[in-house]
Amino acid sequence: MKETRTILSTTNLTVGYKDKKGIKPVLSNLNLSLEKGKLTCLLGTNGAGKSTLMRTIGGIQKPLKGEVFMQGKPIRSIDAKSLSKQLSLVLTDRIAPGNLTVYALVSLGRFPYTSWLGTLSQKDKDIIFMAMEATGILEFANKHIGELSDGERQKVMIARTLAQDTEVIFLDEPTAHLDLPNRMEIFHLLRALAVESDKAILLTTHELDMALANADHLWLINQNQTIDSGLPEDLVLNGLLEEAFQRDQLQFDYELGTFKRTSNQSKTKVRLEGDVILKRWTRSALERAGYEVTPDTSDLEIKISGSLKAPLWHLNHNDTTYKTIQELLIQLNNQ
Ligand SMILES: Nc1ncnc2c1ncn2[C@@H]1O[C@H](COP(=O)(O)OP(=O)(O)OP(=O)(O)O)[C@@H](O)[C@H]1O
Repeated sequence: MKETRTILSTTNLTVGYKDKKGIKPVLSNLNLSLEKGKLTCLLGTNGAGKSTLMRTIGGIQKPLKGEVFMQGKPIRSIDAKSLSKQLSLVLTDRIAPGNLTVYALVSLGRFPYTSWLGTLSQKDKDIIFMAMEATGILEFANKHIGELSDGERQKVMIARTLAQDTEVIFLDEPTAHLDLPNRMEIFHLLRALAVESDKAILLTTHELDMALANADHLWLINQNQTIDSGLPEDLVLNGLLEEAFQRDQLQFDYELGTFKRTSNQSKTKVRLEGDVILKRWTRSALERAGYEVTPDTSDLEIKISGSLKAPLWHLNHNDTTYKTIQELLIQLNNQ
């Protein structure tokens, strides 16, 4: 029999809030499964319910309806200590105490495994060291959390989760305060951890490009307060990604893999010919300047020649060649 890769699942799950005024469902009828060895990204607009869902399947918020299963067992039936050996959760709204050192905070990840005295064994210490090494925070092991930048603190929180060494890891916006190289590093690290250590990692993010490039699987919150799940590329090609973020004057560019603003104003059409990369960046500048790039024959045509490092743009209107896109745009604006 084929081994099931699902480690966490939900059946008819509805998540949301309840108060004196009544019930407020945020996401309904969710039948999801999270697989081992995969990095899953949870995407959705602001307020769509990402944190609410993460808290609910992490066992710290009660579902309004339905059930969450961990290794086939209802999560509500698992005691807190056992659950903390199976699942770790990094929430952005949990601010780490500033007076702890980095090492002390990462060590807290070992709490499910230590005795009530909290004494760390050599194995605990080795795991703490590996978690700090993997996240690149060894150099500030003795600093206090309060002395760190937001990005550094983010890495410390991830290291604490790694030290907890659970099969399931949830992270709410783990790259929120990070610059581009660090964002790429964290996504790479989390994916490697999922694949190499066979963990199921779920993270929320607003970074569409990072999610599309790195996620094995997406959970995409749609406009019907439910979730579409699948391979990122499938959700792009079947239009569900565009639908989930649908707004007036916003359109998904299927070639560039990003959203762009549209307008109803009629635009001058222009046809581009030449190297794929040079066309891509020329198109980007032309569209920002209000032109519509078309594959059809057009009155206005630009031929791009030369090499990537020394490109040339040739404009059919005046039979002149330009060395930069800026020069080309100045000429087009003056026509
Ligand atoms: N404690 C609460 N009580 C009642 N409603 C809440 C509570 N917390 C959040 N909500 C509401 O639940 C909905 C989902 O919120 P949630 O924080 O889960 O969204 P999110 O997708 O994580 O948003 P963001 O991308 O802005 O972080 C929102 O409408 C929000 O106003």
